[in-house]
Amino acid sequence: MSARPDVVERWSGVNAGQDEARRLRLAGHAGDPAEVADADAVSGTPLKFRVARRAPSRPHLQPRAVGEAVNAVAAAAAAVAEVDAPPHAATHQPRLRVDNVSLDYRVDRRSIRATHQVAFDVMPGERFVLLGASGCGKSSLLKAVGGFLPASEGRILLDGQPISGPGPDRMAVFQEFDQLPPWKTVLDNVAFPLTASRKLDVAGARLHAQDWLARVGLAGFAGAFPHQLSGGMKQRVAIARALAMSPRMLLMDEPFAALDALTRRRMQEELLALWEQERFTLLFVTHSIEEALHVGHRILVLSPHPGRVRAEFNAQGLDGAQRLALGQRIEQLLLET
Ligand SMILES: Nc1ncnc2c1ncn2[C@@H]1O[C@H](COP(=O)(O)OP(=O)(O)OP(=O)(O)O)[C@@H](O)[C@H]1O
Repeated sequence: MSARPDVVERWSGVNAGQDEARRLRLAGHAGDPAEVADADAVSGTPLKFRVARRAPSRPHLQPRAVGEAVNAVAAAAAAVAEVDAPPHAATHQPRLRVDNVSLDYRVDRRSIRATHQVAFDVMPGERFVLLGASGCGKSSLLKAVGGFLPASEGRILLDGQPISGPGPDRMAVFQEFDQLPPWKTVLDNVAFPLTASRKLDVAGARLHAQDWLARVGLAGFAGAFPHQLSGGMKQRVAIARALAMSPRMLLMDEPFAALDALTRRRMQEELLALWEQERFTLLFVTHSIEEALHVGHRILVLSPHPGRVRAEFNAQGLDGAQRLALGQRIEQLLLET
């Protein structure tokens, strides 16, 4: 059985009803006309959220959240630009399923619970954000998905298969600037995983790496060493190194948190531009609400230590006012607990 968050909320823009109905159909739901109509009815309003207490498992696939529907922003405009739907519209199977996962650390014969019965799905091509206060277990979840931390309860499935350890199908980018081996040139840093995983031979890997360096704007730095780069440039190398592997999932743990505000914003834009080209599946950890809203299609809010699912939001298709309101709602949620 999956986790049962105390509160599950779903927000969406004016076209949310159709999205909801489509998601229900794609999720293999029976397609009860009453339920679809219920979902479509939501689309007539500028912005609504629905609250469910003790929602059943897989809350975001539930057809009818129990409880009230509340207008959140009276002034929200009717027209919301059609957004790029992630390619998951074409498939049922989640790329990643985190099913009721609890994570524990053993310290001095004591067990420290990092997350408690967390459940969520990430669809192929989706940008999914884990958001929560410091210590709520975001990084632990990422480590578990990366195969570095076994679940003490629940399952983690990648394309339907339980993960059994780290693999080149999940590449990670961390916050720390020292994630690049300093003795390797920028080119070798990007090429190394390609040869180590036997995806390409040395010549092929170097060509592919050079191509990826060009895509992140570092074509002229192939021969440089990491210590000769700025923080933002190092993160670009780390992103190139990860995406060059065409991973099934890109895992990012606060990748821009150590950058200045301007560079951080630029890097977010660059990441989104790369996503437009590649449509990779992204699991992104942050404690910044603004960043979560900017980067995520969906945002999972975790409660403080040990992390449980607090709420899940669809952040697609929101206009400025709606985005602001959602940010305020998330902030309120994070402060509540
Ligand atoms: N290696 C470890 N050994 C013991 N406990 C750990 C270890 N790593 C994390 N923890 C504990 O697990 C809990 C979750 O930590 P985690 O780093 O996953 O949280 P987080 O949400 O990513 O925090 P932050 O935003 O500050 O990075 C915390 O209580 C932390 O002390």
